[in-house]
Amino acid sequence: MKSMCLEVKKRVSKLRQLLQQASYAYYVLDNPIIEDIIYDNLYRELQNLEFHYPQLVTADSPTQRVAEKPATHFNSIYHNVPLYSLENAFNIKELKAWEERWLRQAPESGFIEYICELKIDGLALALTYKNGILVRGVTRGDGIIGEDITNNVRTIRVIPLRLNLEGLENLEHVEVRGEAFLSIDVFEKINHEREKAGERLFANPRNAAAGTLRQLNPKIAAQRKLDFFAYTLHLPNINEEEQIVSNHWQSLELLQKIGFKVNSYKYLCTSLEEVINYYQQWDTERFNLPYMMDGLVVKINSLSLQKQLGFTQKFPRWAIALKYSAEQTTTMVKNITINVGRTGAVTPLAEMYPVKLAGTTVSRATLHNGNYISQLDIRVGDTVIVRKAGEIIPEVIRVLVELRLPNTQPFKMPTNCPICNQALVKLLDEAVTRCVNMSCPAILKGAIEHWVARDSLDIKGIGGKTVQHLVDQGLVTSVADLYDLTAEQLCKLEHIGEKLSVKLIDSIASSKQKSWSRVLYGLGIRYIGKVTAKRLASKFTTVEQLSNVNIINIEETYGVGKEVASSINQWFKSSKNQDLITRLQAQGLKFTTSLEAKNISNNNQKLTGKIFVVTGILPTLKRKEVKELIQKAGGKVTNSVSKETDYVIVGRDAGSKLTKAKELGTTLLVESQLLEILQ
Ligand SMILES: NC(=O)c1ccc[n+]([C@@H]2O[C@H](COP(=O)([O-])OP(=O)(O)OC[C@H]3O[C@@H](n4cnc5c(N)ncnc54)[C@H](O)[C@@H]3O)[C@@H](O)[C@H]2O)c1
Ligand SMILES: [Zn+2]
Repeated sequence: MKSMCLEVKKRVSKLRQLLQQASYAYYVLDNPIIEDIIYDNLYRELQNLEFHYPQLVTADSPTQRVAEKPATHFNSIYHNVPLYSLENAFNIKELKAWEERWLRQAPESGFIEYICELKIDGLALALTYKNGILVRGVTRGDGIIGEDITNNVRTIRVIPLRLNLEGLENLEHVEVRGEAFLSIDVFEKINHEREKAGERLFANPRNAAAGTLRQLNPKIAAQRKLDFFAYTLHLPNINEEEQIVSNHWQSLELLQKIGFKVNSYKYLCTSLEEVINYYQQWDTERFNLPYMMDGLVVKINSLSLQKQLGFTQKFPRWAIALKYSAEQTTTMVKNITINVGRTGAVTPLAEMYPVKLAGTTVSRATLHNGNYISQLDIRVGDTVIVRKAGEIIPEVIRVLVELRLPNTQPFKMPTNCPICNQALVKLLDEAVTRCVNMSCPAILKGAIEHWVARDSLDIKGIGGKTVQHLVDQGLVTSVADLYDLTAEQLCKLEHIGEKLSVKLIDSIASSKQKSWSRVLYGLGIRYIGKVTAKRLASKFTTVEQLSNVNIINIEETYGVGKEVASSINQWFKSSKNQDLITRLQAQGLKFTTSLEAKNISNNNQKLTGKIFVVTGILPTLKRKEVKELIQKAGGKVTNSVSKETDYVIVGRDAGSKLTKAKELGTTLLVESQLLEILQ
């Protein structure tokens, strides 16, 4: 047995406490206090700790039982056959491990067939039929004892009160298990009505279904259109059950024949590969279903193999719930650090224990700003929920205060810049704290890294390390200093030999050929991204034009909003920035658009005869603006994608048009590519 520190013991007891509370709220009150995926995560953590420290396992641990004991207002009923839970797999690796595990137990099983079913997010019911008549409907309860909700079950229209046993009269006793659920539509309607009546809202369709079934008044249950899919058939009085059904697929067919609704997306697979394909297919398609599903249930088809494998204390060994990876997870904050960006913005970051999140491993998450931290009261040592949506950097969205250890302290944002030690500033209308010391090494480094980056002046060979050395040694205090550097100076820096230093000087010099729009982007003026820089540079062909222009004129440029306009205005007001421009001009950098680089508004006819479709939300251009741009250049914009379409311009949340374009193999462009073509 491993020796165990007090920390582990405390953690286990905290986890158990929270899981018990959550489980009670979920099963008994139908009013969950944490998200399912967070529950699953913490449950896994507890399971893991108990595995490594078996002396900590207690009989009442949530890992040791199927569910909470049911509430008391219905009669308790012992199940004829226990209702087990399902083991979870959260990814393909875990699915494969499951297959290996059961194969070890039944190595000679030969040809394998799996049945995949959708894991509908509802609640399990056990139905008993005697001589074809529904006599009992019971909730799963804790798996051994459930609640008798027969009266409510009778109100579910898709559950037959009498089975169709024609030719099957020997099936005197039939036990059916399946999932009762509410469609998303009905769920929303119920919540809408509850809201109007000032009642508590249900957290999700599952909880609404559970709440409905455990209503004492069957009339109310009847009003709510509960639905039901059957998935298991037991024939307790038939000794040779296999003679009627020998595999799960046949059970499902028989269930259908005797009058049940069986989900039509059941799927027979002859290898794990096929299961994996089916799983991946549903990863996106599941959102089109009218009801919620949170994974697949994979079952071994052969009933005799099922029998051979049997059950653990909680699960059948022959089935597994294969769930979809979530965009949220839990982890612990090791430290809170502060990053100073090139705009001086100070961003607190949570350094966390690495966790898998939406397919990648993350160990840092943004905490946005000081207000955010104090609102959520995020502390070092806390267990937190992190979320990653799309491509956004992960963020901490909540603290599980219940798991907090004593002696933690609220986090205090520093009052001084951690890099240059000057006092930080918080402007009234901003949540962000900033270092406003323009010679702060952090800001300077950021500014130089941005200047040399590929999309800016593209100075090859100067990376983060070199920039760091240049700033630390005081060789560079502004981007203009780069152009005064000599090979001798560079040579003296760590990692840079004679050859490399000559090369670097060359690449610095050749950056003088880069266009005005790149220079403008490279200056790193707030809100000026690549696309905006291009647009501005083509409208204002000299820096003088841009710096003298008033806000309204800037705003007339496509896709340039108020924020950009006032940011430009501010920037050019600073005499320090004016000096920088004078110096860079003297050094030979381009601050005008050359004649060859014609601008967008030049009415070139590059797109003559080309047919475009635009779909989704573009980063800067409005629909009308893209259309105008394309038409000015001789192109045509139509509404639907066909074989005639030459290009589809794709933005965020693009839908069916994008799908169609992919099918047809039409060339896809994003906004910046279109603008590039037009330049
Ligand atoms: N949010 C919370 O606080 C909280 C608390 C406790 C439990 N939970 C959730 O409940 C889950 C544990 O509940 P569980 O024990 O019911 O396990 P489960 O939901 O992971 O899997 C078992 C259940 O799947 C259902 N199911 C759906 N389709 C099925 C099919 N085709 N074949 C067989 N079964 C099918 C059945 O109802 C069955 O009982 C956890 O994973 C967690 O997400 C959440
Ligand atoms: Zn600073």
